[in-house]
Amino acid sequence: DLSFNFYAGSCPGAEFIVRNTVRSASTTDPSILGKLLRLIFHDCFVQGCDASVLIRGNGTERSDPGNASLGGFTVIESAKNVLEIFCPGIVSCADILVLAARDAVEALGGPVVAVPTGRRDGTVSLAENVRPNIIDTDFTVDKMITVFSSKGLSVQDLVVLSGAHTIGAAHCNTFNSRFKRDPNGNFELIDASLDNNYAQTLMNKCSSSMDPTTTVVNNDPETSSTFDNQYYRNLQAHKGLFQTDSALMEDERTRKIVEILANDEEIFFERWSESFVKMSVMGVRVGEEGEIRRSCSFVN
Ligand code: HEM
Ligand SMILES: [Ca+2]
Ligand SMILES: [Ca+2]
Repeated sequence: DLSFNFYAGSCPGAEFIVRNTVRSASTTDPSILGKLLRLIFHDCFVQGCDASVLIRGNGTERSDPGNASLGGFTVIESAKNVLEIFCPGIVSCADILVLAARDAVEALGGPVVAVPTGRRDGTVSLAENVRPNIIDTDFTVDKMITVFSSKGLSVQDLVVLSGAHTIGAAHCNTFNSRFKRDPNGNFELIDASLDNNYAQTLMNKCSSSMDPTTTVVNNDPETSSTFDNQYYRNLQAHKGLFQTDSALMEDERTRKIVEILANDEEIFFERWSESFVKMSVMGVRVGEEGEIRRSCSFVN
């Protein structure tokens, strides 16, 4: 089973080594922190938190277009390399992923979350499992709730975990259908749930001369490098970047929770810790199940 400090006897430095690897990678490339947090969402929602998202090769999750903009793989791999020197064959890639996401939040001023460890690595990774399990930006609140509840996650978990969008960045093609430039070159708002001025700013940042699949914009226009509750205040100001962010304000069930989190960062941090742990233990393999991968990119 999972337990807190699972590696205390077998690899006492495990959590420290992951934390150090995340810290030093982020000093050279701060954008790594958002990528590490997103990675755990895409791992845990597809086949549980089993590091299936890391496997390279034809037809794996990583090869699916829905996962094309994921990053942070090299950080996980380099933590693994250090761990294989100190404790060969002991620490799973699934645990490294969870620990790295936890550490990314802490590095940006968010809560320090104690997470249980002892996950084993899965041996299956299929591209076809990505799209049915990952939420797309055109989903309704109903559809999001359905996906979350199929994973044992509540409406509150949906709103709280969406708070991850308080950090990081997104490519223009994930939100630029919410506005457009008319034939005269003038701005036109398509999605009325988006603030007009904010939408114009976004349109200018995503100008047609730039490739929408490479240009990125901050998820949180106010404090993109701080893990805080600003995301919820942005939602109240109609500055949610994705349609799915704005949608949380349109539905009574989710709006009530947004209001609470927008008003009190301490409550957000407490709820975040609970929801993050809940997500991080979804569908885990334990005991003799799965394996401890030698390289996070390939099954043994
Ligand atoms: C609820 C449904 C969700 C939707 C529709 C969604 C959608 C997206 C999209 C489209 C992006 C931009 C990707 C890109 O263009 O590179 C993004 C970024 C991000 N998402 Fe989500 N997401 C959701 C939930 C979550 C959850 C649960 C987490 C983690 C707990 C998360 C963490 C992140 C982070 C940290 C980024 C920034 C990545 C970076 O900086 O590279 N998201 N999300
Ligand atoms: Ca997985
Ligand atoms: Ca923020």
